[in-house]
Amino acid sequence: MTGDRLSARFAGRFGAFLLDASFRFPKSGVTALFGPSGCGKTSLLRCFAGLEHLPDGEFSIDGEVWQDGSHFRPPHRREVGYVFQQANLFPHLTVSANLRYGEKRAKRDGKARFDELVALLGLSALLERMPARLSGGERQRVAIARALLSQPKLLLMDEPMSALDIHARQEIFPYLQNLRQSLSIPVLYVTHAPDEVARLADHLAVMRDGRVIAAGPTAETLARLDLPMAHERRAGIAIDARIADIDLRWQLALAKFEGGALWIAHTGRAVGEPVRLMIHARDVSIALTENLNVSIINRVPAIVREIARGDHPSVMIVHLEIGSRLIMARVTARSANLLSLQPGMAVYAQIKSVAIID
Ligand SMILES: Nc1ncnc2c1ncn2[C@@H]1O[C@H](COP(=O)(O)OP(=O)(O)OP(=O)(O)O)[C@@H](O)[C@H]1O
Repeated sequence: MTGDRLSARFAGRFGAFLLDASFRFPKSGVTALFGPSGCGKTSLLRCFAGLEHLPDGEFSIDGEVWQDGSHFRPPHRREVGYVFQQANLFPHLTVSANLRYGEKRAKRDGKARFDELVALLGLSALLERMPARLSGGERQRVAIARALLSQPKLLLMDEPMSALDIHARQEIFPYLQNLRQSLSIPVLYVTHAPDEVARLADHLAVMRDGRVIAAGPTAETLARLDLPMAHERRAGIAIDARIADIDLRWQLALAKFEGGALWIAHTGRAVGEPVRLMIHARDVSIALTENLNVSIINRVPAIVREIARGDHPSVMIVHLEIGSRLIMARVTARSANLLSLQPGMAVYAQIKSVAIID
């Protein structure tokens, strides 16, 4: 463990499957563990919780050794919160009693946090309900609050949205985004949904075949052309910006970041408020000069940084630098050739659509 990072390593076999995962992640904020089905994400979480004991492992947190060559702290002695795909609430207890159960597990006095977490996860109107009368999204919000009331040093979330339908997912996102901003502990969040990574994760660890093949800040890691995510159809990059100006006549807001700015739809945010944007590679095209005869309003000067083959021979993925940020453009190999795109070239990025994700 050094500075503001934690480091973890777990290696060993689960039957025929070999886990050999080693990575570092920030002491606070959400780290997404992202990878295809069967790559070992759940097995890795279970190692953190102490539910699996691989012979070769090292993890310490807050001055406590949870595992090393000579120690193994059993699960009940690890202050860890675990949220599963399905909220496993006690069916015979009200929401309030389920939450109080979590609170009782806290080693420190958790009373102060009850009201705060109930407010943060929007549970005040649900406290007297039985779990059977909650929607899937509401159940998950209760499960998250219950896990946090035990005052964990580490929160593990295993695909908490995967059992929810699209409406419930949309409903729960804002709560998770609020949580992300207010938690001071590390969260390991397992997912194979790229939109969850872009919306919720500050940090990203990419898994393949039992190994962590890359780990780093989300935007940088999502953009890495040597990793498969950059080549997916839905590939995109999230940018944290702040509202700098509002054009009431056209109902637009100018979102500024270091060295650049983009117009987005005005959604009521005031000047100075933060906003997280998503730019999909498929919505970005490249022009050699500023083209004033197009309907696209975001035409911004950019520098070509890197060009790589896409997931099909007809496609190229181009990294463009706008100010201090990288975005990706998905263009045809033919256009890349026609425009003679080369690293270092000054071009214009034409961004057809910018999604507001937080
Ligand atoms: N106790 C076990 N004994 C044998 N094999 C196991 C055991 N636990 C996990 N595995 C295998 O290890 C591999 C990784 O499983 P794991 O559930 O960790 O993957 P995952 O990335 O979480 O997948 P998913 O996204 O589908 O949940 C799988 O092939 C699984 O069958």
